[in-house]
Amino acid sequence: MARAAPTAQIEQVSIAKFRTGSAAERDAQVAALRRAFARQGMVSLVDTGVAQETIDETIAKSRDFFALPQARKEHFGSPPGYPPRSFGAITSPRGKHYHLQQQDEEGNILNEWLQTRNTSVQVDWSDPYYSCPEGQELYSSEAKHPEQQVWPEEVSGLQDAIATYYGAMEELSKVMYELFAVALELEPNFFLKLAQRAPIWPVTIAHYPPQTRTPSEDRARIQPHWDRTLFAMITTSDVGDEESGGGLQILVDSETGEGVDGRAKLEGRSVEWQNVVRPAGAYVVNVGEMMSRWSNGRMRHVVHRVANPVVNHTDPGRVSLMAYVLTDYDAVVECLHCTADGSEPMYEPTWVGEMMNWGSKLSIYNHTKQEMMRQAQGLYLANGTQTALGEPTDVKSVEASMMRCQKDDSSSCGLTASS
Ligand SMILES: O=C(O)CCC(=O)C(=O)O
Ligand SMILES: [Fe+2]
Repeated sequence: MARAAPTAQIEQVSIAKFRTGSAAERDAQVAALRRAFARQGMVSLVDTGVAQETIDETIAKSRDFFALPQARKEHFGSPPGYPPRSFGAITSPRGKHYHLQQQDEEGNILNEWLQTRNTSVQVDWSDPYYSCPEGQELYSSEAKHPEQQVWPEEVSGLQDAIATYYGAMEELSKVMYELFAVALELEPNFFLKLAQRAPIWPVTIAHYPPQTRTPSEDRARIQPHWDRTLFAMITTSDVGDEESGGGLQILVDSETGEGVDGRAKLEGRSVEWQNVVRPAGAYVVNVGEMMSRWSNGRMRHVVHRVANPVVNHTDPGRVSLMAYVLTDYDAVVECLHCTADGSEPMYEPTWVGEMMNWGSKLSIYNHTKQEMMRQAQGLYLANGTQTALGEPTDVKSVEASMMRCQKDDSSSCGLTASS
């Protein structure tokens, strides 16, 4: 797995310059963000104002949590009966849950998650936004799930560290909402106005242990995918993941550096995985499909993965802190500029809650159908193996078989879903 991959050229955006720089500096950050997301789908974010101690403390406490015995971690798993939603399951506004994400064929853990949503925003459970059936599926109340308020006493300070980190991400997300809105030539508070309630989005803490054997080809720390969210802000324990081969990579056209998916190979383009090298203290930000939909492709989501590292590499395993930012669940997601400029919408209108729903009417976000859609996009083969990115993938025929599948009992499709 540890072939040396080239390093991606990623634009840098300074939050300090956007917030307090001169007009020219502010414009330059907006232009860099717009250019990067039109072309490739990722930026690195510097001068964020997030204290390094806050990041370090969250990573240290998370490592202590992931070092607990497996049975103890699973004690904090999601109880049965949770609505099937993205991010594994729904977490109460000050809760968390553990999720075993990927193992090798011998049962060694490749990727495990602690999902957290530790916000201080108060939830008024009598407000229909929270109490209506849709709301109940995206917010689980403390009364219904008191176990989510119980944190492992062996890891003292975990809850506080995560609450502080979550607060820092809520603050940073507000600046990012504005930066994206300005880059899309919208009112600066366009996204912020749509994010007034207790957030439904998690900070997902991923742990990728060091590996002592090479997993089979079809298993990686995380397989090729793109995120469905508005945007993700990620920082990790390790700068220099490229040395272990076990860090974040994006899929690009090797000649132009443009972000692509598995279909590019079919168009005769040469594609390659490139390492994302994050400057110390920086974040990487990628947009998810929600932003592609809202911007009608002006900002594009990028296909990415975390490959397996060199066996017995000396790093202590990778921890990544991923804030998967969304707006409130009731926000409508549709092309923002199509009426004004007459361009053709690329996607059907939807809403945020629907995109987070594993039973979604949108095929790609339906648990049963997602694997088929990924195959159609050249990301997986039928057996779940990662494609060689040269495999002929007939998108139309996969879509047609999905239509057939939809008419039948979906359980007969026999596909297992991934993350
Ligand atoms: O750990 C990382 O750097 C990214 C993982 C990722 O892309 C995901 O879990 O969505
Ligand atoms: Fe991702």
